[in-house]
Amino acid sequence: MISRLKRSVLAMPGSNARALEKGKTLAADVLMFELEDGVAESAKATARAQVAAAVADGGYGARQLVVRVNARGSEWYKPDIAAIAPLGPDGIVIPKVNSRDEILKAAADLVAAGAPYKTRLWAMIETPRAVFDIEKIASAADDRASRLEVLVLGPNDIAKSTRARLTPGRPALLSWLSAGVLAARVHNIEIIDGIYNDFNDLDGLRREAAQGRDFGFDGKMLIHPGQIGPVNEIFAPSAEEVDFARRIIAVFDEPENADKGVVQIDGKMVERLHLDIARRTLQLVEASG
Ligand SMILES: CC(C)(COP(=O)(O)OP(=O)(O)OC[C@H]1O[C@@H](n2cnc3c(N)ncnc32)[C@H](O)[C@@H]1OP(=O)(O)O)[C@@H](O)C(=O)NCCC(=O)NCCSC(=O)C[C@H](O)C(=O)O
Ligand SMILES: [Mg+2]
Repeated sequence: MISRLKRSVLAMPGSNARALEKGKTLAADVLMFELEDGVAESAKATARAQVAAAVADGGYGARQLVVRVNARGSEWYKPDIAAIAPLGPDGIVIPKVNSRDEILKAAADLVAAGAPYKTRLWAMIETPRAVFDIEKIASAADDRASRLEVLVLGPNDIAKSTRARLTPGRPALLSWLSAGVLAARVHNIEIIDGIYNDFNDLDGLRREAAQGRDFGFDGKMLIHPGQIGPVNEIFAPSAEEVDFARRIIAVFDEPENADKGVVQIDGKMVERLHLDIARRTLQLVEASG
């Protein structure tokens, strides 16, 4: 089964009241209220109060609401968790996670703060240690108490801390991207690709989003409303993919193929594993309306 779609995860600084309001009208699958690096130190308290009010008041319809708190160990983490966790957002995003143990401690922090069970943990992978140990971090999800549901890549922090450059096609990041997808699949959680900074360059965004989709990511983190439409489209199956999926299902439904493990459609070999993929394609279509 497909859990709720996370094609587009839009960050909005908690200090920007206009953005928080605008989120109610935007077609992002997930709104990520930002308290960390997108908020100046002098605005941390205001941002926390505005985000708490937004989560408590609601009005965001079916959009999933997650809150990125400040890093564990920072002076703002505890007040962030105390203010946000009891309100029961869909997720709390922990930035700059370095270990599995940190996830388990953050989950215990949520319980201590009175977060309802539905509030899941998202972990940002954005340090050299996290990139290196991504499978160990993802393995926290094997412990249900961890609440770990999603990994999110943070390319800006990765670039800062590794000195890698974010160039077109992301050659410096490719092995890290695929390691992340493998870790997520091994531990049955979702993984979201990182942001594309040049928000006016929609062609570049499309290329990078398609690359992330083709690597197996479940969606992309965004910074600007203009990025939502292209990314929702790229992470939804194309009309051709949907048509082919329907044909695969129809062919395997035919009585003469009931005992066949493999058939051909348009000169392509199709096995029953492709039937599973086809069913998932249609579930994605249904989930995206
Ligand atoms: C990047 C921005 C600062 C640009 O803002 P602005 O100059 O206001 O852009 P526009 O004039 O084009 O905005 C047009 C309207 O859209 C609204 N808007 C803009 N951005 C958002 C948003 N993110 N959410 C909701 N609404 C938004 C503007 O208010 C305008 O509205 P209106 O006046 O009604 O027409 C800005 O886009 C921005 O702040 N983006 C998010 C930045 C952020 O949250 N950063 C932290 C997350 S990034 C990250 O996680 C990096 C990661 O950790 C890593 O290491 O890689
Ligand atoms: Mg970051």
